Amino acid sequence: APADPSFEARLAVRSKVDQVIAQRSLVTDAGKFSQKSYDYVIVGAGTAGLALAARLSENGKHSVGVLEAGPTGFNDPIIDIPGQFGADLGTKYDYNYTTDANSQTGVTPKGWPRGHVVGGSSALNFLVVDAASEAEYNAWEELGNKGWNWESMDKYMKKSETFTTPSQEDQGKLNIEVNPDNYGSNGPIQVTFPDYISKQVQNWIPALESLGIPRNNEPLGGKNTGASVQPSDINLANHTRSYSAPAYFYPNSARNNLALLANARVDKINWTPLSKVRSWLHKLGVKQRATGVNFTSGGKSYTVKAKREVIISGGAVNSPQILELSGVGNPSILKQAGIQPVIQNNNVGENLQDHTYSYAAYELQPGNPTLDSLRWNTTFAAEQKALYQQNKVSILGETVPSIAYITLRTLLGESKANQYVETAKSYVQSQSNKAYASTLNKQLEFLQKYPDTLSQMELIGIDGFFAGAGAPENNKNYVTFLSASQHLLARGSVHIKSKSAGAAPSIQPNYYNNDFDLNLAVQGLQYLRNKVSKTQQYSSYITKEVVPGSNYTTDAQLKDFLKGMGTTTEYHPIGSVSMLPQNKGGVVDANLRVYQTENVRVVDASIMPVHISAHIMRTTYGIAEKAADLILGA
Ligand SMILES: Cc1cc2nc3c(=O)[nH]c(=O)nc-3n(C[C@H](O)[C@H](O)[C@H](O)COP(=O)(O)OP(=O)(O)OC[C@H]3O[C@@H](n4cnc5c(N)ncnc54)[C@H](O)[C@@H]3O)c2cc1C
Repeated sequence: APADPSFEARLAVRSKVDQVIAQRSLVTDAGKFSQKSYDYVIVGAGTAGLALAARLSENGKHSVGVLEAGPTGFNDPIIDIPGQFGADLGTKYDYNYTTDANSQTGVTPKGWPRGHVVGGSSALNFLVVDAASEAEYNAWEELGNKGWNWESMDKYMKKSETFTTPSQEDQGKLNIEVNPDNYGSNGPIQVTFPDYISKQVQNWIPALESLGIPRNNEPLGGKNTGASVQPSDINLANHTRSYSAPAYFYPNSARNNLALLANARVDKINWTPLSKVRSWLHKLGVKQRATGVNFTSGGKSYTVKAKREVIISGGAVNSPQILELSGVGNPSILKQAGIQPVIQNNNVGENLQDHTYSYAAYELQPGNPTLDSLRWNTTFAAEQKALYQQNKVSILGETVPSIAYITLRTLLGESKANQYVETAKSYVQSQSNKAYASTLNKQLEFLQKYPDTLSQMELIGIDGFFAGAGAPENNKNYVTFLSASQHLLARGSVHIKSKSAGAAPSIQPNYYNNDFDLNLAVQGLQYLRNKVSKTQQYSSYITKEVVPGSNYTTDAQLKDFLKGMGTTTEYHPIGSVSMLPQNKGGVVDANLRVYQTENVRVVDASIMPVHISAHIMRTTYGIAEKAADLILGA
């Protein structure tokens, strides 16, 4: 979408004030930034990085310097306008990563967008705010991470947000009764329900109820199974995206003890000069100490010092990359890239987990506007833009609220679900020699212990053509249904291929390397086609299926579809710097400290040891909020 000058004009009042404030902490001179030393140097001004920076600098006692590889996206409409979600993919704000092809599974390379901007992936994402079930957070504690449980994560997720309850009228249209106790009331991220409520959204809960999926009014209350609509991170004051930059950074940027340098890529952590001696002595408990980091800005190299700690918040792809570039990882991978090992830990970059989704897209009868209409109906687009500019209800305020989490039993019926559990069991057993085997056992426990309460599949409804295959036609509107597997058994990896921080690492998610994952994805897609789209609520205005379409009918054909165009990442990579005991696949301990270091932590989505059935931004804010307390308490 092109930049929208009138939108910028509408924000001009806010921007003048904020820009003046922002200038104080937003450093543009890399030389000046590097001359100072900071108590905490944070690598990555993303979702977690900015939340952490705001909290660590809050009491005024500590100096915090943040380095961000990407530019600022301040006031850019393609980030700020909720209904433009997805428009910033493939732009300068996106790393545009691609996964490696997989000759064993036949799965083709997939695009892996990641935020390369102040705000990180919270600036790029689809604004869904949600949470997994209690048992999934408790699993982190049960895997050896004391204090990482539902109770604590619920507290910290709430700390990150302020919820605005929708009007009774909107709750009626959405078919929900909101319980504000499920949300925070005093945090920086503004959370509410989008006030543009389409026909597809109004139909969502009744349609799924007609399929026997019970309605869940409190999906963020620790039990997320059921049909629900979910809130988004929207600031209703101006209907803009409330992501980590406007929520955690700009309002705090007048702080003298907080500095952020954008367009500055960290190349590696620097260790004390005696790092070699320390690494010989590590068996005696001697640890490595970071002195700061090297970074590149405007083509020049700089060094900045950290007095207390270096904290890596580069996200699930770049955090393991930065560790490896700094000599932390599997020595054979490091040496191949020309990096001298400093700390041996073969778990770095392993245990990578993701969610995948597939899609079924349907053409609608004329007269049902969706986000597609903005593309081809200039009258509608102008009308909606005018409404948006007046801060009124507009399709430009629409996001993705139609979400349901379902169990294997709901998806497949009890007896087929039991067969799937057996398939999962034999695969998990075959992986018992893997470092992260305990996380796979935890997933098996999810299936066996919570067959009726722990979600395995997410269903999503979106207004518009959002399939990764095929293309929308002009003058047509669509709805797209997505089915997203939440607990893949596949484990992938992220590793450096080069000693240059600018080179993309190798990403291999190993999608569909086992029957459970592939068959489940087929069943998810069939459920959208045979059940969701056939409900009276949707079939009454759907004219035809356009994706996958009539060439893909049998399960075998759908497997081909899924291995090719039919699968997309749900953009939720985790686990590549897992918080686990080291002998169970861990890179960081329960204080998020990198093993064998005194003062290096990782704080971002990469530390989640086993996946959750949720979009992960809110959980990532929760991790950062908790980390701030751990660090300040240390
Ligand atoms: C397209 C898309 C849609 C999504 N939709 C949703 C959604 O609707 N709801 C939801 O809950 N989640 C969603 N997610 C997932 C969620 O947004 C991310 O998983 C989460 O924000 C990750 O947070 P993070 O702090 O781990 O990493 P990020 O927010 O990605 O932050 C990492 C930051 O570190 C910086 N960095 C990396 N390497 C370096 C370096 N060497 N030097 C300096 N800086 C560096 C990056 O540029 C980036 O700014 C989506 C993600 C994407 C990409």
